[in-house]
Amino acid sequence: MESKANFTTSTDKCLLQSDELYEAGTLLIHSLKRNSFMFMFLRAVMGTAPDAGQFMALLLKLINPKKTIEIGVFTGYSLLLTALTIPDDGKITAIDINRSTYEIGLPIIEKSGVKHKINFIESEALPVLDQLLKDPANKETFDFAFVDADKINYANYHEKLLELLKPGGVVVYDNTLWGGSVAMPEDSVPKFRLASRDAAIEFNKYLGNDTRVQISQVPVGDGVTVCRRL
Ligand SMILES: C[S@@+](CC[C@H](N)C(=O)[O-])C[C@H]1O[C@@H](n2cnc3c(N)ncnc32)[C@H](O)[C@@H]1O
Ligand SMILES: O=c1cc(-c2ccc(O)cc2)oc2c(O)c(O)ccc12
Repeated sequence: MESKANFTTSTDKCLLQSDELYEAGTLLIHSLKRNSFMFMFLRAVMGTAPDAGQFMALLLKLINPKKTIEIGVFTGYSLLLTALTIPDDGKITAIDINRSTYEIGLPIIEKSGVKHKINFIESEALPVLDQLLKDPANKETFDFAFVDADKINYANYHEKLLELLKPGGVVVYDNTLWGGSVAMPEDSVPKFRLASRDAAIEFNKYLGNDTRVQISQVPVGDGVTVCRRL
């Protein structure tokens, strides 16, 4: 099989580098097709990969979180997936700098009957996390967080999320393998991808040395790292 950096289109960013391997290896087809149209629409450009979404839905069912936070909403693929998976009285604080992309997916969220679980905040994420932390009632209350935004801030998000998460709470980071580029020589990575690739390498080292969490880097989608707060 040809080895290539997976930078061709936004929809084939999975690390399994052929369709056959992706389908055979992950036995995805049946469970993904059940909801494919709705989710394909929302995933459009930057959405989390379907196998990573499937993995996250499984994690969410296992954790059954009531209080969650998402950083990086885009058109709402992972947001809808979370909203559909958590219990009916579960809540998601969803943060993105751009409300207009959230509004593209909003009609589907509304049709799915899960809008009541979502508090969308249009903002840079860091000030929102700081604001939440100003209220002691928010500290150590979140069960789950998903981070899928600007890669250069992942370590900053991690520090604040650890204060917001309960002991035993889980944070999932998307794109921690960044198309496989974290293991590639710098000169084979397209220039526009370098900053995020370097940030992912630094972040992975930083998480690997963080004794406050138990981690597992899972090679689904673009690489997701699951951290459980100790
Ligand atoms: C990869 S997309 C999120 C995809 C989404 N999780 C999904 O599955 O469809 C990244 C999003 O992060 C948002 N973003 C980037 N930097 C941000 C920041 N500093 N604070 C909040 N949102 C940010 C972008 O506007 C974009 O919508
Ligand atoms: O193509 C992208 C770009 C991003 C990205 C890059 C830089 C930022 O400050 C925010 C977002 O994120 C992506 C992503 O998370 C994904 O799953 C696929 C593609 C992209």
